[in-house]
Formats: sequence, structure tokens, C-alpha cells
Amino acid sequence: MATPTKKELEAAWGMRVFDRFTVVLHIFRGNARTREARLQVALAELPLLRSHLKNNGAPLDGRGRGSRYIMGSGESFLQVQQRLLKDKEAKIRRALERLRRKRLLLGRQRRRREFPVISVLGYTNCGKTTLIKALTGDAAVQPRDQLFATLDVTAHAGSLPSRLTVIYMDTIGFLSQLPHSLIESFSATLEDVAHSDLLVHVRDVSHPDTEQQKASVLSALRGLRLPAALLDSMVEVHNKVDLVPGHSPVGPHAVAVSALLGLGLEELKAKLEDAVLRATGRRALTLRVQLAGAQLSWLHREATVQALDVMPEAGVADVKVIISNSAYGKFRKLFPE
Ligand SMILES: Nc1nc2c(ncn2[C@@H]2O[C@H](COP(=O)(O)OP(=O)(O)OP(=O)(O)O)[C@@H](O)[C@H]2O)c(=O)[nH]1
Ligand SMILES: [Mg+2]
Repeated sequence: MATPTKKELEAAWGMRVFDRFTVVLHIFRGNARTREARLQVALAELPLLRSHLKNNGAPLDGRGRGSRYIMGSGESFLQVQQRLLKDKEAKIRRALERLRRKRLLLGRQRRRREFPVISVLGYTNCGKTTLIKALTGDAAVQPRDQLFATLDVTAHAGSLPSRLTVIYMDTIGFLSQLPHSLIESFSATLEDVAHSDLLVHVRDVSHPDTEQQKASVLSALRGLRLPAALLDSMVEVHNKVDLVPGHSPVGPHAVAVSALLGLGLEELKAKLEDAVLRATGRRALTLRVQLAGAQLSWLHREATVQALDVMPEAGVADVKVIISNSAYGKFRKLFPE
């Protein structure tokens, strides 16, 4: 049997029927908060507007035929509409390009400041925003029970157990069979993901389709052509365990949490710290130094001193540092034990 058309379905069910593209676009439009998200939605809408032009062959105001010429211009209404859409597309693409350059610049500044970046990814509504709120205590973060509540990549600072500051990037959720043109207009948003130090894949393990959701997130990630090391070190978070009594995740890279109730967050932070340090070629160490020598000032200059425990009688201090592997090598060479 042939697939029923939209018209046939509407007649059979007595209600309006929308395709996946239109539904997703509608949600996106309602949730676009920033200029970049609005531009991306506008770009994604263009094919729809274009197909309306083609199907109707008539101007959008519904009057007259597409073959009618506008006085003296030699252009039909249809051609005018097509030209306007083309101009509009070029304008949107230029504006997006400007925003993109700005974003890359911000990314560069962030890298100079040396805060590791953790990108939080996952299927839509799995709890990414809730998790970031729980990890950072950022009151400005707004989770909502809605598909695609988050349409922009936003950055939120948080700190890990040894007081290492990291930036969490909240990202747009994945959806299986996301219409291609939508992926195209939003893929720029995910460009930043390639520049992060660590990926966190959040899963809603209370969802009946959690396995399929995982598969579609992983396949979408493969499409982003990320560095292999980034994919290999990915941490998997099994979220919403409060809804799944007795859930226990398998595999060394997984941690079970309830972002909503704040369960399992300490274990997750420890795991994130471990992974971030490894990914950025650093380690957290406690070093005993002589107060008299140059060690302490050297560490302040070349590493990040987290805590200092001075023992004046002994003339020494225990220094908790986060130090790159190469700086630690230099330290040992300069100050042999
Ligand atoms: N029971 C329970 N609900 C949770 C948990 N984490 C998140 N939620 C709920 O799941 C819904 C979606 O949460 P969000 O944090 O907005 O999800 P998201 O992944 O950011 O969603 P999008 O931005 O739309 O992709 C909200 O209603 C949250 O309250 C959890 O650990 N347990
Ligand atoms: Mg969100």
C-alpha cells in the first residue's frame, strides 16, 4: 500500500497533520532566545518557504498568478519572491558568519585563560541543563520539561574537587532523524564541541528508548568528525536514576546520577577531574617544598597552586598544585628530591 499523504491522514483522523520537520521547526522557533538561534531557525525555514513558492506558483499574498509581471520590471512575482528569499538567505548567512567569528574569538580567549572546557551532550530532554545547573550552582541556568529547551551553546563555570575551574558548555539536544537542513543550520553551534577538552554524554536512563537514543547520539557525534581522543575519553552519565530503582551502570566510563536530586554528583566530579587532567596533560599533586628556596615562587609562576599548608618549624610547606606534565618534568630537573 502506498504511504498515505498528509491530506489523506488529515481526512481520516479529522485533525491537522504536521511532518517532523515542521514540528521540530515550530519548537525551535518558540525556543530561540538569542540572535544566533533565531538566525539559525530562519535559515532552516528557507527550504519550507521555497517549497511553498514552488507549490503555489503564486505570490505569497495569494493574489494573481506567478506569471504576472510587476510593472516594467520584467520580473514575475515568483521571480521577485525567489530573489527576495535569496537575498534573505545571504543576509542570514552573513550575520551567522559574523556571530561565528565572534564565538571563535571568545573560544580563543578562553583557551588563553586555560580553563578546561567540558561539553555536555545528549538526547533532547535527557537533563543536560539540569546537570550543569547542579554542577555549577548557576542560578541563570533554566532547565525545562520540553524538547529543545536549549538552542544555544552557553558556557557556565564550575569547580572540580581540587578547585580546578572548568567551563561547562550546554549544547542543543540530539533527536533521531533530525531533518537534514536543521542539522546543517545548527551544526555550526556544535563546532565548539570539537575544541573542548572533554565530552560528557548525558543519558536519560528512565526513558524506554534510552538505548536507541544513545545510538543516535553516538552516530550524530560521529558525523561531527571530532578528534578520536575526544570521543575515546567521553564520560557517560546515566541520569534520572531516581526514576529507576536499582539502576547500576556498566562500564568504566559511566557514572549514575540524579541531576534533579543531586545524587552521585561528587563521584561524577571526581571522574570529570580525573578525565580533564588526563585530557589536558596535567596532574593534581601535593609537593613538599622548602620555604627558603625558589620552589614556591616557581610553582606559583608555572603551575596553579590550589592550597598551601605551611609548617614553619620545619621550614617546609605542602603545596597542592595542578601542573602540566611538562612543567612537572622541569620542576624535578630544577629541584631534584
Ligand atoms: N526525575 C528526574 N528528572 C530530571 C532529572 N534531570 C532532569 N530532569 C527533568 O528532565 C526535564 C528536562 O531537563 P533539561 O535539563 O531541560 O534537559 P535538556 O537535556 O537540557 O533538554 P534540552 O535542552 O531540551 O535538550 C526537566 O523537566 C528536568 O526537571 C533527574 O535526575 N531526575
Ligand atoms: Mg537544555
